[in-house]
Amino acid sequence: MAESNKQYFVGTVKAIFFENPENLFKIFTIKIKKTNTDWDAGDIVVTGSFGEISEEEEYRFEGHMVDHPKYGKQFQATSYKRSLPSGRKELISFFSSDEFPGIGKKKAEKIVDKLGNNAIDKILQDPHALDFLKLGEEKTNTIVEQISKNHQTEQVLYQLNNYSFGSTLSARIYQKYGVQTLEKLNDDPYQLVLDVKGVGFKRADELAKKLGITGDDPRRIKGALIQMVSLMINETGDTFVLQTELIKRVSGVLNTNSTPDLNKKLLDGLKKLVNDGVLLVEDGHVYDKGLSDSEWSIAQSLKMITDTFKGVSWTKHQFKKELKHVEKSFSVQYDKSQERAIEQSLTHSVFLLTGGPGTGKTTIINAIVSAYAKLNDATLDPASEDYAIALAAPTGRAAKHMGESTGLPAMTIHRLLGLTGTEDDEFAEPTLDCKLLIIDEMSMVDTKLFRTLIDAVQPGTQVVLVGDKDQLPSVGAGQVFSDLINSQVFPTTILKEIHRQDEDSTIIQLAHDINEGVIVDGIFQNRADRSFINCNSRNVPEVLSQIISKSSERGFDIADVQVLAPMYRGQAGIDNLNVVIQNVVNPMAPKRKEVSVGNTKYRINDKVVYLVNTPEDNVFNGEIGKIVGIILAKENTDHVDRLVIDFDGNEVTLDRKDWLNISLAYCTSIHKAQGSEFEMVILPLVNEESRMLRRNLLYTAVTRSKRLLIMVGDRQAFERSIRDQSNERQTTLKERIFASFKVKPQETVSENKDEVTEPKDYHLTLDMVMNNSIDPMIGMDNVTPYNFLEKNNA
Ligand SMILES: Nc1ncnc2c1ncn2[C@@H]1O[C@H](COP(=O)(O)OP(=O)(O)OP(=O)(O)O)[C@@H](O)[C@H]1O
Repeated sequence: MAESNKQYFVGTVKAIFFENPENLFKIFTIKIKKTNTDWDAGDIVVTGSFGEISEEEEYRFEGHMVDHPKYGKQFQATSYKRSLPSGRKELISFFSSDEFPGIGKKKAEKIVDKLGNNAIDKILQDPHALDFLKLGEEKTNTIVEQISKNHQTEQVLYQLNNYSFGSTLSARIYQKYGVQTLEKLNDDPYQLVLDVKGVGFKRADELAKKLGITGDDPRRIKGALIQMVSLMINETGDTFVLQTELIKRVSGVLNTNSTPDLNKKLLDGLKKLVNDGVLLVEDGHVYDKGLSDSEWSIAQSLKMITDTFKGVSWTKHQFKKELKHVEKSFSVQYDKSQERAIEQSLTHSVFLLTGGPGTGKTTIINAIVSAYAKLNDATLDPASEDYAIALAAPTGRAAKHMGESTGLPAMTIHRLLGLTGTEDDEFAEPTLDCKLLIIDEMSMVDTKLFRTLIDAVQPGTQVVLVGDKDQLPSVGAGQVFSDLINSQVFPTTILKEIHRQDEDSTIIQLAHDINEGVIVDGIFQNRADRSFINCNSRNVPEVLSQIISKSSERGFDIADVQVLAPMYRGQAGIDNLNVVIQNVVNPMAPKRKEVSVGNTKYRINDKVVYLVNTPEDNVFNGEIGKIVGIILAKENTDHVDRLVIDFDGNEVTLDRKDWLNISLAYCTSIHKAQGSEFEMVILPLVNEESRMLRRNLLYTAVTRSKRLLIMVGDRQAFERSIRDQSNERQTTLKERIFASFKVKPQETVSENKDEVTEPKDYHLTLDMVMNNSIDPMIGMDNVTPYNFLEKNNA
């Protein structure tokens, strides 16, 4: 086992004082028997990922000494092996022990005589090695199994380590395949690409090479095809890839130009994957089967919901009357399209509502819920057994907003469905027991999540989907909301009239202009609630530092100030800006606690964002919180570093192993900010990011701002964003809907025609804004963006 230059310890495990079942990480002490290190201070602490480790057993650990800043010297094991009984005497007592009933001293001696001092290894390698004892198949098998059971996990992990998988990946692989791991990897290392998160083609390919699988081996071709489909879908957000493009890119990855008939072999590989139900090929499109199934399933579920809806029991007259009551109770008079939206949502099984900021989507959700309850004599008491309204949104923030505005329980879609975000393909499909389902921020819902949601809806339910179709599409594949709208199969209202005027906001108008592709002169002029600072990417960090320090001098809480950027890399990228801002608002000082993960440092009061979904802690991807406590390992009995984070009143404690689930959040990506709003948004855009700059990106960023917007960067970068419309994603959801509803694209439901309400006094409003001499103090408590920019604005 040992490479002679590796450091090792042989010793008996005394006490295991930390175990994480998720990744098999353990910390324990051993009583040393032998080592090639210069450690002479008695028992040593060993850390690493191990399968079964038993106290009082002897093991050999290989790895290296580390000097932990808090715990001092310890041994980080990269591989380990149970010490096997070696000499003749130990082996005989091992085999004749109670562990192996049926083998007495005599038989044990026979085994050692026949197989020698490495009898155990021989039995592990060849299960027939004990046949000569003629114990009968059953007994022999029991003995072999017993020996294997004790040694397999460590053997597998040891071998995975030899294959250069780190401890986390090794643990994931072992958790997937168990004791069959090595067999599986030998059969087809590329299966890892499909089965284990975090293993891509390149990784599997390195392993394959070690196992002698190279060139145009069909397994290699298969692995490359699967990985490339998933890579291309991730890159584009499309739900399929073009077969020609796929073949071209896979040929490049395989790098086997000399292979004759490579194209044919690739097509054979594709066929095989189709037969195995992994991919699907149709009309020159190659689909991940799960995505293709999702598109079909969405279409069919929507059809089922539509078909099983029995209509309503109330009259138009009753509706009109009820609407008046609702208007009165909310003190609002709905405009024509809003009124129509409310009526349509209540009379149809599936209804879509889209509109830009301030057009009244939330207002309409309130009206729908209220009118629905009255007209259907349904309870609005969530505690009642009969309560049958479900309100949900894709992010925790959006769900919270929905809950606050309706006064009813609202939750994330994951929570509603009881999903953890780590489901595999075989999870039990949820069902939704409600009569009215309203989803907000629908543009963020991707194909797979929507499939799970809509498949869960039971016959007779009314579904209302609300969002802003012009925002960035979902992170995951597809553009469900705009596909549903563009199919024109479902009644839809596009709200265009802007109602939020009470704050003299020019930001909302700006957002609408951007959405129309209008580059108005005023975009770069300073207004009461927004401003623009022209600078290049090199100056962005300095400009931002100034804005941020001025804003905190003026009493702005950093929680209300959000920097949004398109990319992680670069001077004006998210990673750099986070460090820059952290040093301004929360710098290190003597005696302050600080912990680090990789290059990131965390201190109390740091603003952080959560990156995964953990429903059990009620924290979801994208939620922003503040570090309120740092508990160092030396301060607790478990010897684990911990961060305590306050997510809007919900305090969550994260052990060090979970710190990869957060990052600094002074600056976050525009994508991540979808579904959230902030008092002040600072938006740096620079020419270097040209690849990312699209209208829906800028539109999404601008619409995140509730009160103040400071744009920073290259003028051309902003102009370019407004000009460049994003390409639509390639999907076939519309086609699946047409097929399921048996309609042709041109035969769409006629009642949709008058649904698209033209903006009423849209340009008038714009003119008004442009011609008004705006008081820079309006609505801002005497604070304007200028106040933050004295130096740069001079
Ligand atoms: N018909 C109306 N008459 C008067 N005020 C209205 C009307 N409709 C909406 N409003 C008001 O306009 C403002 C924006 O409405 P609402 O919050 O519902 O829009 P929204 O589309 O949900 O916006 P956002 O997406 O930015 O949250 C609110 O203050 C709301 O009370």
